[in-house]
Amino acid sequence: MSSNTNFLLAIENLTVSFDGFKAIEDLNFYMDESELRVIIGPNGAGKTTLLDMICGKTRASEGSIKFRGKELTRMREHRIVWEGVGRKFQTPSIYDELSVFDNLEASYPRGRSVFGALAFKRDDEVLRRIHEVANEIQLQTRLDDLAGLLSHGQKQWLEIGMLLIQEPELLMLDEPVAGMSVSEREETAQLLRKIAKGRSVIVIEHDMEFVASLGGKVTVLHQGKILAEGDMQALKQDQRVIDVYLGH
Ligand SMILES: Nc1ncnc2c1ncn2[C@@H]1O[C@H](COP(=O)(O)OP(=O)(O)OP(=O)(O)O)[C@@H](O)[C@H]1O
Repeated sequence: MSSNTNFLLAIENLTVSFDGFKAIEDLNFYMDESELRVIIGPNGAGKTTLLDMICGKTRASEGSIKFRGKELTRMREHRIVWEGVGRKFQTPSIYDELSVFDNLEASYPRGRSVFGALAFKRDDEVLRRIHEVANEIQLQTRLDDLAGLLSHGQKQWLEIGMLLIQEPELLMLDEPVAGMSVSEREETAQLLRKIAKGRSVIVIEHDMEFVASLGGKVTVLHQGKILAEGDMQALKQDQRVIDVYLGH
């Protein structure tokens, strides 16, 4: 077993059993800083379960998940968020009846500076950060609008913004472009490539055109194990990947 701590994320010999069924089995997975990684694979391959385990929602039966050298497998979910791991689920969890600004403000991590004397400075910092993130997710002109009025794609971006405002070092997204229009997909690919310049991003995705447009390294999961890893061009030629996934 390697104990390399240079990786941002090092997962080793990870296994989880549900009543004897191994959804993830003896899995090794490594990620560098500022890496954009896509996970693909057939239904039931274990993709969502893997993200659930990284964020502490599902507990490992065996193995290790090290983030910046710290073991996550026994850490509580909110501590894992604190350590810098952000997760976006498939269904948006924004507040439709609040403005875009208020949604972003509500996600700003509080309690980092606890001194009253710093309150004014902190408010300034919150404002600065909200505008910076709104710019990044292209909602800078929609800050005063109710989130419920946004398009489906914009709601997904707002939710990404609500994670970005917490400055995670690892951002995990489960099928971020499901239900989006073609132009929204293209814009999301651009957004994710930009985001991954300063932090690492894991994306689970079934839309192969979108995966190719992201341009990152791709991991193929199959029956709880890694079947192949590489760029999309190489994987398209890999007969094992064609047999279990791409050929279907
Ligand atoms: N809490 C659970 N209890 C029992 N079985 C589970 C649980 N969570 C996941 N599984 C099973 O583990 C397997 C992997 O599921 P998972 O959702 O991780 O697959 P996936 O690759 O994300 O699939 P999809 O592409 O359909 O979302 C499936 O067979 C699923 O039924």
